[in-house]
Amino acid sequence: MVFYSYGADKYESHNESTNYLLRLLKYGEPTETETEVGLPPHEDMSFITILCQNHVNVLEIKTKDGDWIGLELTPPSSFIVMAGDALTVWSNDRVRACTHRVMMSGKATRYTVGLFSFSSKILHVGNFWNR
Ligand SMILES: O=C(O)CCC(=O)C(=O)O
Ligand SMILES: [Fe+2]
Repeated sequence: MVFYSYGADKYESHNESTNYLLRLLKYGEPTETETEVGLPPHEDMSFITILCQNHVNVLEIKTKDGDWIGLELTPPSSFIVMAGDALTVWSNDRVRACTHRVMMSGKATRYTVGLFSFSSKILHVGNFWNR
């Protein structure tokens, strides 16, 4: 989709060089003495990150203005697709990596499945300078 929106019609090298990391994360409910920060603010190093969470909707995204907004996903099991650092570099800063954090609250355990894609080779994308 990203390559298509750039008008690039050849991106086989991306498909051939993409590796994936699948990670299952568990955040327990914070105890009275623990901070609510489940995962501090960061951008992923990936090209693209896809997240799927349980009903504990506590992922927050930082806006351009520096405000934090909570993602109220309906249904919560929707997929969250975020740009990572590698896509920012590839797109020459046009697609910004999403700064996000997990702020735990309430009395429930959060589970997230994250699929992180990485490019392991040089990425040749043809025929979009001609458009
Ligand atoms: O648990 C989440 O929703 C966020 C996971 C995350 O940001 C990460 O693993 O990089
Ligand atoms: Fe992340």
